[in-house]
Amino acid sequence: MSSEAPDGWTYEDGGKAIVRTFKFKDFSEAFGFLSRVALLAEKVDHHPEFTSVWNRVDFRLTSHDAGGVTERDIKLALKINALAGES
Ligand SMILES: C[C@H](O)[C@H](O)[C@H]1CNC2=NC(N)=NC(=O)C2=N1
Repeated sequence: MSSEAPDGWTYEDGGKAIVRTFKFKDFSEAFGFLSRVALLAEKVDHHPEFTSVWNRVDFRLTSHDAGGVTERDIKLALKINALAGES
């Protein structure tokens, strides 16, 4: 059984990943946010899967080596929330 996901994130694939969608005013805001997440991902050497359509960014976090969600995914999700202006 998976533990509770960070605010706004939900488990999918039977607990193998956590996902969250962020929406912004426009493409520029969405892409700026995505760029900040990319720099953060490089810094912590943990990289989200993502898709983006105009003002929307969808993230999926999983640890490939572990084949599921680990502490690294939970920590990155919390940092992404913080970048989005959440505590
Ligand atoms: C060697 C390096 O730590 C690994 O390849 C990292 C890189 N980024 C990663 N990102 C994610 N999301 N999952 C991983 O398992 C992962 N592994």
